[in-house]
Amino acid sequence: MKQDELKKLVGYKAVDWIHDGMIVGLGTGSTVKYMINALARKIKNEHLNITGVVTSNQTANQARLLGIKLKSVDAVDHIDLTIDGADEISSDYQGIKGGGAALLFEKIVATNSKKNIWIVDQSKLVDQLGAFPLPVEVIPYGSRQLFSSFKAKGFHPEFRITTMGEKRKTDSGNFIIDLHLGKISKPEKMATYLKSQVGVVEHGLFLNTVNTVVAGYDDGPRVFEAR
Ligand SMILES: O=C(CO)[C@H](O)[C@H](O)COP(=O)(O)O
Repeated sequence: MKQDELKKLVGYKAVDWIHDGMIVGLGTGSTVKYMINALARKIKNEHLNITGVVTSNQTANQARLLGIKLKSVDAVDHIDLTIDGADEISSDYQGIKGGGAALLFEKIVATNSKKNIWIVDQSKLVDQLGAFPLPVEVIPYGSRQLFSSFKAKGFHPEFRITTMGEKRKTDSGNFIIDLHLGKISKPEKMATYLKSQVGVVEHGLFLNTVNTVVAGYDDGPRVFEAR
């Protein structure tokens, strides 16, 4: 199966975890898009009362068009479940996210969720994190200084650039610097370092976050429980 078909497979499967009355965090990305389509159908067919909490303008636009009721993360007292994609998941269930530049809101919603499910095609499952460039969201002011210090550390930074040749802006108006690390042998240490840098808003290491991974294989979706 092609990668996109595997994404569709897990996107459709993921709505099995969504039940009437739930407040559901809606992630961002091409895999999540399929899940949101399936969720809209499920709400309609089964007359469910579901509230979505979005992680990006992109997801908000899609969900609104499909008639899914939405609330801000600040307008709910809990989130039952968040379903999101991921860029890499290691064998010990740590993740890199932010390929779609939505890492900040994704982390806020994930952190406030009782349960997190990640939906991926099998190519995202890796032994060790780091082949995928690690996204770091930074405040524009001083971002060149941060870039230089990442470069000096040998992190091979790259500002994320749009197709128009401009620096990519997140929904919060920040820039993304992608770090080409190759491998991250100590993700906790890296996360602590990045968090301590003035001007770093958030990074794409999602550690001890996911509970359930639904991965798409040619013979169907497989479910892995992290803990
Ligand atoms: O973290 C993300 C967005 O910031 C996405 O979940 C991640 O990039 C996976 O995207 P896709 O499902 O398109 O492969």
